[in-house]
Amino acid sequence: MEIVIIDEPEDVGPLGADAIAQHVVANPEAVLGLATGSSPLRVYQELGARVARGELSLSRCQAFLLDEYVGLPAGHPEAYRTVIDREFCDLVDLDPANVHGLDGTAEDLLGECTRYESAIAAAGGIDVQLLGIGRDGHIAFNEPGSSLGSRTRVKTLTTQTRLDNARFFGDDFHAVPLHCLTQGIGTISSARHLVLIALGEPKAEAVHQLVEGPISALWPATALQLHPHVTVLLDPAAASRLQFGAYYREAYRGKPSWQGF
Ligand SMILES: N[C@@H]1[C@@H](O)[C@H](O)[C@@H](COP(=O)(O)O)O[C@@H]1O
Repeated sequence: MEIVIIDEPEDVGPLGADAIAQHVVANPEAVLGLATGSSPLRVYQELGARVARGELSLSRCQAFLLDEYVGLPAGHPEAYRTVIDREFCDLVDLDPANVHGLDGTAEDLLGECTRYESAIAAAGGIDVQLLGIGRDGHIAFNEPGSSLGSRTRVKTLTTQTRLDNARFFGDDFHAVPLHCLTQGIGTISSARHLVLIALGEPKAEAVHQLVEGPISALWPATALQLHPHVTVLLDPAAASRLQFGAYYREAYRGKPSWQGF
């Protein structure tokens, strides 16, 4: 894992965008994994700016979303497909036909999960997957207790996650769906490069567990310790509980490995 502590908040967007762009430059048909949540927003805006300036094109890329609520109709403003269209796809030149999400209204939800796994495999697997992290250490919607080998499936959201996400539903906890479809930890771990962004003090304990804790289903993100290529982009607040924070600062000096040592 490379742990990059970024002192200037405005650098998060360019560094995260570089992480994606290097894959697209190497392979214009790269398969991208997209995450919802506030953490990747600066990255999406920076990628949008690069596409607008003609410096980058995602027109031949495929993209897969991590997760989706069960039961929100297509076009619901908080359905993750709508969110990703609004926050990312509308800013870049991805072909909408190449952006794939889970259908949380499917009659056969288990069949939908199987179909999604097959679609990712048919695309050749995900080259670079963006991730946020929940306060309880969840990635995508893999809540504490998730199997660390899990594949795409139906999950029940915890009360904490529903409370955290109520802000997107007019602060109405009961409006937040109880169930979701989510790529599993095993699915996410199959992506070739994982780029996790965590910002702010509320994420500090989850980040400490992710990087330094024992691998445990209690903190699902700890499974990433077994992955050969993970980049963790942190602001100082999210990094504040790292036991070896001084070492990561010295080792990476705010620069991911692709910028050279
Ligand atoms: N399913 C999403 C996760 O993919 C995301 O990482 C998490 C944190 O969101 P934020 O980045 O807004 O803190 O929120 C949701 O639960």
